[in-house]
Amino acid sequence: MASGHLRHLVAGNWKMNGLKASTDVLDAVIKGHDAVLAARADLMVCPPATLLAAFAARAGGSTVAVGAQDCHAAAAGAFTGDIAAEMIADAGGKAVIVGHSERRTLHGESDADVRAKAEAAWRAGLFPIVCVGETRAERDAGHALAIVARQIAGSLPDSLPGDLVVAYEPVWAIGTGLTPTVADVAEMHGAIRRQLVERYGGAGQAVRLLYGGSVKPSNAAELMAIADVNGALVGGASLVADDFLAIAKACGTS
Ligand SMILES: O=C(CO)COP(=O)(O)O
Repeated sequence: MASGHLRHLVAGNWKMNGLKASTDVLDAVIKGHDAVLAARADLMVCPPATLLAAFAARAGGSTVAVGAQDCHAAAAGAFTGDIAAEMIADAGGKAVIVGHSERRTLHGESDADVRAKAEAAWRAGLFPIVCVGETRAERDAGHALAIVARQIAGSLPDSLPGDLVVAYEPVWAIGTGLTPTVADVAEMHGAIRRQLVERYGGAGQAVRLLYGGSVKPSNAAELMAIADVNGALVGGASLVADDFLAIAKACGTS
């Protein structure tokens, strides 16, 4: 389908990992994202909030973008410990992950919360990376497609005010070494694409659909070659520059 032309985006979600010394990893990623690799895939690193400004300054002028892992829906206010999308933009971030399953599960975020955060991202001039995905029990019960369709419906607004990235991350594949079959990923990404096109028309064709969950150098080529997989959201392997770069190299080769 027309989305075949979309450039791959490989985004690293560092989660709650990384200290100032981890700038080494960012430096190696910037160095490794040479012209050959940059032609294949866009790269983004999403460090913890403490490193956001330093990483954005370091990556400034390079081909590597920096993003955040979460934001509050409000632009400012009495929300102790939270970070506004405007602050992420001010720190030099270009994007923000919203609705990661760890936020949905551990912080009780609903689809409505995720949608409000996505809208905050656009308000601040960022693009959201909206995460969806079913649990093992939901897949075993045959409900994976319905669960993800419901999350997509509830986590996105009626019209798109800007760029959008959606990440399909089956909860049971995160940090486990398990991945769905190629056929299951293809079925899910095809269904998400159809839903986005039904809802947004042509703009739905331009949404990059990332796969996330135990993406490694060893399985990246197979996963990145699937129709309607337009990149990866990488957890553990993004903390090791060589692994992260190897995943990016697996893009656009088929
Ligand atoms: O949650 C993830 C990225 O957001 C995936 O994590 P892993 O790559 O460690 O499985």
